[in-house]
Amino acid sequence: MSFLTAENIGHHYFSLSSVTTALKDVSFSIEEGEFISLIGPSGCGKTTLLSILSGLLAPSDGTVKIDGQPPDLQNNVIGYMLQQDYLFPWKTIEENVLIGLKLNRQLNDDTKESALQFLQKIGLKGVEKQFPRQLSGGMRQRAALARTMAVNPKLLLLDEPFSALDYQTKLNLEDLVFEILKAYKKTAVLVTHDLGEAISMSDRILLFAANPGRLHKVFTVPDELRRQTPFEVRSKDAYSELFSIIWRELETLEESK
Ligand SMILES: Nc1ncnc2c1ncn2[C@@H]1O[C@H](COP(=O)(O)OP(=O)(O)OP(=O)(O)O)[C@@H](O)[C@H]1O
Repeated sequence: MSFLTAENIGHHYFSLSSVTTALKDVSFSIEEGEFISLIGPSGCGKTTLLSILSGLLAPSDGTVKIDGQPPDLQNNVIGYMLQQDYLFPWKTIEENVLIGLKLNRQLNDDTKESALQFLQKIGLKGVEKQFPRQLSGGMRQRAALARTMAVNPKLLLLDEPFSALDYQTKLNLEDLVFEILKAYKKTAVLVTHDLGEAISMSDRILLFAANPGRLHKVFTVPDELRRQTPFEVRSKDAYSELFSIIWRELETLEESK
């Protein structure tokens, strides 16, 4: 059985005067350790789907199973990383990183030690006692990664985590997150508007269409690209070829919106 299965997912948003079908009949599965990107035109339901996968939003139709269970953000199987780092400004970086462990009553000498070692591994040694406002945007996102990883989730849901960063920081952080997730054998689902980011980080790309939001096509990234870091991938011919193919599909979807 796959690590994650989504079967016939549908979702409607209701208001007094209208109904929006954000997702219709979406089915897919993800294997353990896979990196999947969700892309598609604005309004095709990517964020809605991520909320459903996290368990924060119950779908109107269909079922999701993660590691054999319905999704539940409370059970530590799932970690969430967002565009904004949502670090508590009044807490130090160390306190921010340990907060998930504390809330889950898992904070002990061992978990603290490994969380602090992780900070060192991702280049944040020496800032443990500083506050978020003293760090750059890229450093704050690293701290957010450390906080997410501290509770050792099996699945990471990444909602445009690099989109607020300058280009160079973004490329560096893509490489870092990619290497960390591979080293720790995590499964990941990334929502992004950046096609280059999707191709360079993913094993597969799920392309969604809008009105109603639905799964349009699935692209498998060639093996030769998957053995390299996102930065290296961006200079390969196979990357450019896949970029052109998906770009044309995206243009068609934008035109038919
Ligand atoms: N809380 C809500 N209430 C009503 N409609 C909503 C709500 N959230 C999203 N929608 C609608 O559902 C559809 C899908 O929205 P969603 O944000 O999931 O798409 P998206 O692909 O993530 O968009 P974007 O790329 O612009 O972030 C859109 O038509 C949106 O307007």
